[in-house]
Amino acid sequence: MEWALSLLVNHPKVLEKARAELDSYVGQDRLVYETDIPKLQYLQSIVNETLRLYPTAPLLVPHESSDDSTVGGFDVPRGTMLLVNAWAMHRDRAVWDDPTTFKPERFEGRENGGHNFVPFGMGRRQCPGAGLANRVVALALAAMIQCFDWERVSHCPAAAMRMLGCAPIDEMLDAGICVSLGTDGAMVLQLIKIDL
Ligand code: HEM
Repeated sequence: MEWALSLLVNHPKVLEKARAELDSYVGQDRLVYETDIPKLQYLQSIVNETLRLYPTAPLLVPHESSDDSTVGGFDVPRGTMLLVNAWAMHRDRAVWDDPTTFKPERFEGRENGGHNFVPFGMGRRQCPGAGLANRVVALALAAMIQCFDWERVSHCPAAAMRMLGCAPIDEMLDAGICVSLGTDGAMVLQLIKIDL
């Protein structure tokens, strides 16, 4: 959700297109429902493209081979710890055109990215919560796009945050999101200006 919002505020045209899709399928007289989600293809492409660029588990979770095997010419003995580098697969130039660019359109017309798109893993041990996760993320994102005007703040009021006892994490500033750790250790997300 954080990365999706960060990408949207940094790509206002994509945000505009997502809002236009919501306006056309849902309108402005009611809140978006879960039943609307399958119709909102562009929104789903945004969720997929966010998971491609910023997979929640970049190396998935470690697996262990249950038998001796050969993978891509390498002998892998039984009991080897195996890590799948989803991050690298999602940014492979041989597979993705202009891989570091946020382009939800690349997912249009295809359910998923095939074997090179594995944010939830693959096969028997793939994430059983993928359906739920996709629906919840898409619905929450849709409601936030529908209900608020989001825009990037170019400067985080770091001084004000320091006065409040917060220490800003500078590298997040470029992403358009100010994250700080409160005195109690809780993460305070100082997301973006909201115009009601
Ligand atoms: C965006 C949200 C989520 C992402 C990106 C995600 C990603 C993953 C990944 C990468 C794995 C490891 C797959 C593998 O072994 O290669 C996994 C496993 C798992 N996930 Fe998720 N997940 C998400 C949400 C959820 C939700 C909402 C649930 C439950 C309601 C869930 C339940 C599980 C369980 C139980 C496993 C272990 C499956 C097994 O080892 O057999 N996940 N998830």
